[in-house]
Amino acid sequence: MKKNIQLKILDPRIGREWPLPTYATEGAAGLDLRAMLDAPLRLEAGATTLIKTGLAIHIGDTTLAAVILPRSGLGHKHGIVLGNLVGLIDSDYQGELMVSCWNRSDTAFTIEPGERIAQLVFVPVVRVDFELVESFSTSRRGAGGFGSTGKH
Ligand SMILES: O=c1ccn([C@H]2C[C@H](O)[C@@H](COP(=O)(O)OP(=O)(O)OP(=O)(O)O)O2)c(=O)[nH]1
Ligand SMILES: [Mg+2]
Repeated sequence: MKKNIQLKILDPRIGREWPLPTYATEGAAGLDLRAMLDAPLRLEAGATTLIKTGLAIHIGDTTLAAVILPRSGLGHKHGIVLGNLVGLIDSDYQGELMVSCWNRSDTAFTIEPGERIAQLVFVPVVRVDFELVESFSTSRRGAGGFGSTGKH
């Protein structure tokens, strides 16, 4: 299933020096987001910085959201993950997509202008109404959690 999403280019280098986000393969779920930096940025060990993507989207459909996720290679090999672990893009957000980059490694890492730093995945959303009750009809699990089903 494909859906049209409104997109604004905020940094003119996108579409000129770097392409619009696209799915890299037929089955890709994520669209890579690029660091719209003016110069290479050295991210010290343990440091976090907010990076512009040069893009804004307006999802405009309450049954959809987008999440920003780390790229596996950067995260695993270089410790470049997200300062908020996962970024959630609300369907009514119209500002620039921002990526909180966290260098969780013990070595500095330099992010280059245009580098693909994270990925954007659109996800379905169910919004709910709460129905206030005094008690639940008992389930097999009940209130047991946090390992209550044992280890094996
Ligand atoms: O990695 C992210 C996370 C969020 N956002 C934008 C889109 C999102 O819709 C908005 C608000 O995010 P969130 O609700 O997670 O942050 P908050 O701290 O609760 O801020 P707010 O009070 O604006 O909701 O910020 C980004 O651009 N990148
Ligand atoms: Mg919020």
